[in-house]
Amino acid sequence: MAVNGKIALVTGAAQGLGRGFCEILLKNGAKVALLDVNKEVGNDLKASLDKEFGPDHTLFLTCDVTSEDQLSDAYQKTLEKFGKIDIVCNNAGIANERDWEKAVAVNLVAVVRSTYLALQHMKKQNGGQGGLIVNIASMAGLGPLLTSPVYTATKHGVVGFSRALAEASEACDFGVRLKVLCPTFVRTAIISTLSSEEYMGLFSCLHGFTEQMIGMFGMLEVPQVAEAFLQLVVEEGKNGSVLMVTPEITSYVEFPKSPTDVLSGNPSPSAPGSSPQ
Ligand SMILES: NC(=O)c1ccc[n+]([C@@H]2O[C@H](COP(=O)([O-])OP(=O)(O)OC[C@H]3O[C@@H](n4cnc5c(N)ncnc54)[C@H](O)[C@@H]3O)[C@@H](O)[C@H]2O)c1
Ligand SMILES: CCCCC[C@H](O)CC\C=C/C=C/C=C/[C@@H](O)[C@@H](O)CCCC(=O)O
Repeated sequence: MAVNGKIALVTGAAQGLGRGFCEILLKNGAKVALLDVNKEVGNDLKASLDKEFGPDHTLFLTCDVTSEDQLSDAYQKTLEKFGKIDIVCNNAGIANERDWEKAVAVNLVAVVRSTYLALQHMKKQNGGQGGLIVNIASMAGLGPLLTSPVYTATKHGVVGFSRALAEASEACDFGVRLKVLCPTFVRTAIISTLSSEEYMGLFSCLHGFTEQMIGMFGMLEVPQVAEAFLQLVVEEGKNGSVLMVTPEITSYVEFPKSPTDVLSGNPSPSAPGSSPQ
């Protein structure tokens, strides 16, 4: 999808990866609705972007994505301001193994809710022009991050949900594509939670493993991930694709065609009478 002239909505836009995604979209000619729960940082970003891109290219909306009303209202205000939404990036996310229900609410429930709101406004059956939804997962959406079991669950959920909905959208001819971004560690504020007792709960004793994992999988800078995000946005087709980003390589993930393809080489026979006729 060409970015120039498009309207994007980004959650968790005030800092970190969300800010990087907004800036690269603006540099490529899009207008962006910036949604974030952090009003102060969000307003500071809006002021900074106004200086660089002009006041009419962005709209900052204070929005807690875990609030159905606030999220729905933010979509409505975006449509009132810009008239349409072509691209949605569900980026807002946290790490909190102590308050794991909050992590599930932000990282998964809100991503599902925002994806469905995007679909409601984009799909052709509702008079929409179609569009693209990019959900931000993580490498922890492709394999277990032992320090963060619930974070891992939410990111696996984002990958699975997005891939299934991409197939459903194609089958229903909604005209909406879905893609997933899976970066390894990125130098943002969330990294500090990895060694914080307050957030890591039961697993703060494992912070030594975090250093090992960072050593194993690398640490990216926000602009590197923003470039990968732009690649996902501009590449036509590839509905349901999952892009992994590491310091060494940015590559699409190949999933097995069927879950049974992952069976080990010597599966035990099924219980008697249970094998398919
Ligand atoms: N930093 C990494 O190592 C890394 C790697 C892979 C994936 N990710 C994912 O990237 C996304 C962005 O993370 P980041 O590293 O930029 O973190 P960050 O903490 O720097 O930024 C997260 C942003 O989301 C906002 N946010 C948090 N809860 C919110 C809520 N309820 N409603 C609205 N906004 C909310 C925060 O205010 C903040 O601006 C997350 O989904 C994260 O899981 C991060
Ligand atoms: C938890 C909050 C901090 C954000 C974390 C980011 O989302 C980035 C996660 C980055 C990497 C995750 C790697 C997961 C690896 C596991 O799947 C496993 O493969 C590691 C096995 C290591 C080994 O070979 O021993």
